[in-house]
Amino acid sequence: MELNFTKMHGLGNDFVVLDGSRTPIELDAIAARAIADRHFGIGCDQILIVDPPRNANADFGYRILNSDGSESGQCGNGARCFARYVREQGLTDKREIIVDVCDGQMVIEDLGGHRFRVALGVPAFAPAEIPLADFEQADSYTLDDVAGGPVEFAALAIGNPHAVLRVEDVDSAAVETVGPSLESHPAFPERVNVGFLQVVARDRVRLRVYERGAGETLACGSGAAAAVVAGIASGALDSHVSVELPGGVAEVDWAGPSKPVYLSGPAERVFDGKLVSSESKA
Ligand SMILES: N[C@H](CCC[C@H](N)C(=O)O)C(=O)O
Repeated sequence: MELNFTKMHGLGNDFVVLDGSRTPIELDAIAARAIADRHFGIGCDQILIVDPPRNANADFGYRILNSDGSESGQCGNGARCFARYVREQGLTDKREIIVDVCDGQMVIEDLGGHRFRVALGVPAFAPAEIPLADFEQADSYTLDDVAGGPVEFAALAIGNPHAVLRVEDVDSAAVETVGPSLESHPAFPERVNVGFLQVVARDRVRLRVYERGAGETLACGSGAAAAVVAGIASGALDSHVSVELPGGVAEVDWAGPSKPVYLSGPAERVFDGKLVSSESKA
């Protein structure tokens, strides 16, 4: 398989970007894992695929594959890189693009200076939409059978599922134990992204995210949005928040229930390449 690709990142959350806008690209989980492998392949947290639009009002479709080969319905850092990619590949000259994603559409605006603002859609809190099994909708949930002891978390979806735990200090948070245990807990039938949120001020937080299908990443855009939404919903945060992630700072804005959440930040292009083999190491 020969594939041209572009390597990009958003705050250190890194991607292999493929253009399937004119010639369809089909990747199964084995091929995705091979591409994402940091020793036997190119290496990345996620693979982003540019597809043709599914709706007449959209400019593109967007698919996301995690490094474990699983597909996700959203990638916020990836959306910013997606927008820079399609403009620099000459696929569009629009400064605002509409993109079909799994469960709807998102709008990505070029802010200039390789910064972009993504409208990630309206957060969903109903357990059935997350999905979260065996719970009635609540402001927070508790599970007792998680590694490291009982945990309390908020849960929501922004095209992908998120659990958000409040911690005193992200540097000492039990990300390595609680992260994988909650990510694959049976209460989350489609697994879940796990955010560890430290509130510094009403407009500033620190966050680490153990991502579904990728492990801890240097940044998670939808995780930043989910953490801020959970913080605002709990009364701890104002409507504009700076999110300090290990890879850098993202900005999140949310005006409240039934409103879309916005994620702003950089998109960096690192190199272009040609993939000439994808032997899977399965
Ligand atoms: N691991 C996520 C997809 C990537 C999200 C993240 N990289 C972002 O920037 O939002 C999931 O399976 O839902």
